[in-house]
Amino acid sequence: MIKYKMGIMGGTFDPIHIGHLILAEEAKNHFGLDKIIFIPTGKPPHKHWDNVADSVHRYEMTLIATIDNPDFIVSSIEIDREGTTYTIDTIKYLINQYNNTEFYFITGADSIVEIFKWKDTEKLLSLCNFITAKRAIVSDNKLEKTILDIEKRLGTTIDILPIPYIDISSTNIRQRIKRGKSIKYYVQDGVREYILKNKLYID
Ligand SMILES: Nc1ncnc2c1ncn2[C@@H]1O[C@H](COP(=O)(O)OP(=O)(O)OP(=O)(O)O)[C@@H](O)[C@H]1O
Ligand SMILES: O=C(O)c1ccc[n+]([C@@H]2O[C@H](COP(=O)([O-])O)[C@@H](O)[C@H]2O)c1
Repeated sequence: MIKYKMGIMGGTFDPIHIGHLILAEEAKNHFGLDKIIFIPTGKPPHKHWDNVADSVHRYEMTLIATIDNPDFIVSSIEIDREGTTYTIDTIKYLINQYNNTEFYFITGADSIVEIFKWKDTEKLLSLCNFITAKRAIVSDNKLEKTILDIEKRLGTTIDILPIPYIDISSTNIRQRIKRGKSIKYYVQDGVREYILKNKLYID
């Protein structure tokens, strides 16, 4: 039976930038994924939520950034969920919703090197494939060590997506806005307009 291949791009998206979009598009092409679901985070365990833009803004910006790509879908499942949001719950939910579907969770290296701190890591990696891209903020050595550790401890492989480093982060974009610098081309035009209109990240 032919399986449907669904990519999942989970992120805080504060704001969503071209790094996220290139990562999702490249993962889709390289692994032959049918669609990518972008899932803005609710309240995952590892961030200080007082410093993060409201979920409605992050969701809206994600919609704006992906609207021109028919293979990109945006889901509000995590921002609608009460309490702390864990990826394991999201994956279990999606498995129930979609029959005959294989899931691929798309990440950057900074997420993978923290994976043993996630909830139910072993179960999560048994339910879902993980794809990662190298990032300048994580040494290749550290990433390779983590992947070897995952293979040794859990018998699972993490696939590295062969794309160039994209040295852009939401942190860097927020800092640029605070300093009055341009973010043109760092984010989609519609996202930039949304940020300006809603006066996000200026203080
Ligand atoms: N430039 C990039 N290259 C590769 N992966 C990326 C890049 N930017 C983000 N990601 C990955 O996308 C996912 C969601 O990232 P997130 O929304 O936290 O963006 P971020 O730029 O890392 O944000 P912040 O700077 O606020 O931590 C994470 O798995 C992250 O590693
Ligand atoms: O489930 C967990 O324990 C968990 C811990 C840390 C991060 N995550 C997920 O990892 C994805 C990337 O997170 P972030 O903070 O880098 O945007 C996002 O979908 C988070 O929900 C998940």
